Amino acid sequence: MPIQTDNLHIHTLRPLPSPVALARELARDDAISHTVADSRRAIRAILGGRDDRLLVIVGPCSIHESSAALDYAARLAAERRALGDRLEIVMRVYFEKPRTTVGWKGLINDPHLDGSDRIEDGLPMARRLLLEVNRMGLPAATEFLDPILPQYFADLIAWGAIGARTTESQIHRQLASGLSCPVGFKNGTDGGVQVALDAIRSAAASHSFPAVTAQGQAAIATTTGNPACHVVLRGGHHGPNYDAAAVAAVVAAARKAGVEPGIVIDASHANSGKDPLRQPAVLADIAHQIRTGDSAIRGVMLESHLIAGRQDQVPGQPLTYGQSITDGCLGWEETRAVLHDLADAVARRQRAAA
Ligand SMILES: O=C[C@H](O)[C@H](O)COP(=O)(O)O
Ligand SMILES: C=C(OP(=O)(O)O)C(=O)O
Repeated sequence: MPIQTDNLHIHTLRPLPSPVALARELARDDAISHTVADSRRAIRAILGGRDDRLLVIVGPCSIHESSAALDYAARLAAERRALGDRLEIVMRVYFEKPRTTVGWKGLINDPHLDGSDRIEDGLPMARRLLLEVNRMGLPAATEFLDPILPQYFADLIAWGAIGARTTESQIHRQLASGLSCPVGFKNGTDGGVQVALDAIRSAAASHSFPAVTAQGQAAIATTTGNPACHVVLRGGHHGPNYDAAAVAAVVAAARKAGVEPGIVIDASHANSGKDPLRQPAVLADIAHQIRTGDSAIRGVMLESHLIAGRQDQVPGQPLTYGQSITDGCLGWEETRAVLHDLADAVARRQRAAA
């Protein structure tokens, strides 16, 4: 008997449809392509200081029910239209969750929320939702975690994040180097910003690495490098990094590293001590910095849903509609108030610069 030395821990391997097959079944039209391309252009201009508005990436920590996400998107699309002269609002449409240890990994991985892990169902659900959100004229942001999955939906994403747990990963830096959208690198979970600055320099360079084609074939991708990458400050184990002193230190470190110092600040995660209700106080501090003339802050992120807080999944019990099952979120009315305060701060900065 030959000794088996491989696949000792593989339970099953199931085929997935190719990215091109899914894109044909769920195709984007011209209006959707415009929403994606126009927002990417606007975000690049904001990050480069050529557009004086503020990028606002706002939405649920994770998507677990498409209907609630679409209700949320309809409300947010109305705010995007109303505040468009001051804010470039992009919805967080996050399908992949990086876990500290184990836990639900998001709608693509486990779309039925029951551990069945039917990725073959999750991918069309994700793509369909992105089409619907973009169809409302609302661009979408997401975290890229798996290196294969972008082929299935990256054409519908205006802004991408590489998370705090993966910013230092060469695989994710290579991935960012080939993405068509601007990409924000979070600082590390320990609060270290240098890994994000290193990531920006790495992602701006050309890389060759194994990938899959749109037809699903293993291939070697060679990228041109992505010039539209920036830091996202999200705090760390030692505390927050959203205040003026922290921002000034990051601007100085960016300049020293030869990196464009356009910064996005995440009001959630370690910047709010994981208490979603502290986000308005964090954002009020950021709005104050903007009002008093800070120009390095080009964007903010907040975690928000229809209903404030979070809930655990309890087998046999229905979930509360529109409430997060991962990190806690700000509720809709509080979110709306924060958006208007940020718009007011940007108007002040615009007037001062005129
Ligand atoms: O944003 C989401 C969470 O902070 C991230 O996925 C880590 O979650 P966990 O620490 O609960 O696993
Ligand atoms: C996981 C996230 O953030 P971070 O990588 O900063 O923990 C997130 O934004 O969903």
